[in-house]
Amino acid sequence: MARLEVDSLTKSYGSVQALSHTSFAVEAGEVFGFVGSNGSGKTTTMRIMLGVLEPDAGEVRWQGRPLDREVRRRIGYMPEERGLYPRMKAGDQLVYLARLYGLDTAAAQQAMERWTTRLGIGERVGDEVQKLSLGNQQRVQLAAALTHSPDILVLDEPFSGLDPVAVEVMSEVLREESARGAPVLFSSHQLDLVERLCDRVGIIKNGRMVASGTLDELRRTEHPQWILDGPAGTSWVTDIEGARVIANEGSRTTVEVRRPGAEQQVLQAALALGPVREFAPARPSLTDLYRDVVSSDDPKEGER
Ligand SMILES: Nc1ncnc2c1ncn2[C@@H]1O[C@H](COP(=O)(O)OP(=O)(O)OP(=O)(O)O)[C@@H](O)[C@H]1O
Repeated sequence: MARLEVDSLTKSYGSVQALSHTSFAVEAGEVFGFVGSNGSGKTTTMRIMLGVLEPDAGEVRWQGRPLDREVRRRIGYMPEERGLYPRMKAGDQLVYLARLYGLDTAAAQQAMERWTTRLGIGERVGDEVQKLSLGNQQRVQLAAALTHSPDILVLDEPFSGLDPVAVEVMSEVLREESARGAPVLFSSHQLDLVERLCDRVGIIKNGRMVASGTLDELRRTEHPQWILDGPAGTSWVTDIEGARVIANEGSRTTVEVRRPGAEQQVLQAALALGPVREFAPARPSLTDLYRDVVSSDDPKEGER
């Protein structure tokens, strides 16, 4: 089956436990957002996928088989430390890298032209990489990950430092690559972008995958929240069992419901005091979910 599986990866650097039984899977044709605080283990996971690092335990599989050199050659990788030669012209560099991946000169040239045009840097291929802006260097780096039409894409913070137009282009390209059938895995701290772009999200904390799934699946693991626009303040909620105020601003109150039916009591209590202008379930954003998961002392260890 065409899926990229990370199975119970464990890795220490000396006394630092970077990964601890980290598991998740990215299906072919899916965009997967890999999020977590600084130092939570994202880059370590990706480096293990690429074979740059050896895990202490666990493995990564593609189509059910452990990744070997051949499969790794079919990965398009954008490393966090951008690995371009500063004095080489962008176009020459892309052709050179594509040839390392096995394309002949004509195909490499064609792929370079196609991707630099697509990524909006067609005019800059004659410039030395060091003379490009950081954002344009990043576009070159993405082009380098794409020229050999990879089967799998693994991108370490591809969006950091990009302007809004470049973010849009990069997002479209990732969507197109997944539609072509590649699993696309990328890390990012831009949670609004991850929410918009990804089919599924994995949240890693201290080297453990603490939540993964579609946004709706992640929301289902939470206690439902309701927003009510009615009485001012929060004192009218305090006596309702299974209802807890988590935010209040003037007449707008967000209530977390820990007992089914408690939301109806919240509504009745509000109506008893006056008009209710709005009463609706809240849909927490990825930022809200992330905050809850990452600040929780009780990670759902090993959850997939
Ligand atoms: N070469 C190394 N030697 C020692 N410790 C390391 C090394 N590389 C990473 N670490 C440690 O391993 C842990 C995981 O780091 P990693 O770079 O994988 O995190 P990350 O999630 O990619 O972080 P960021 O979001 O900041 O890029 C951190 O505690 C980090 O300090």
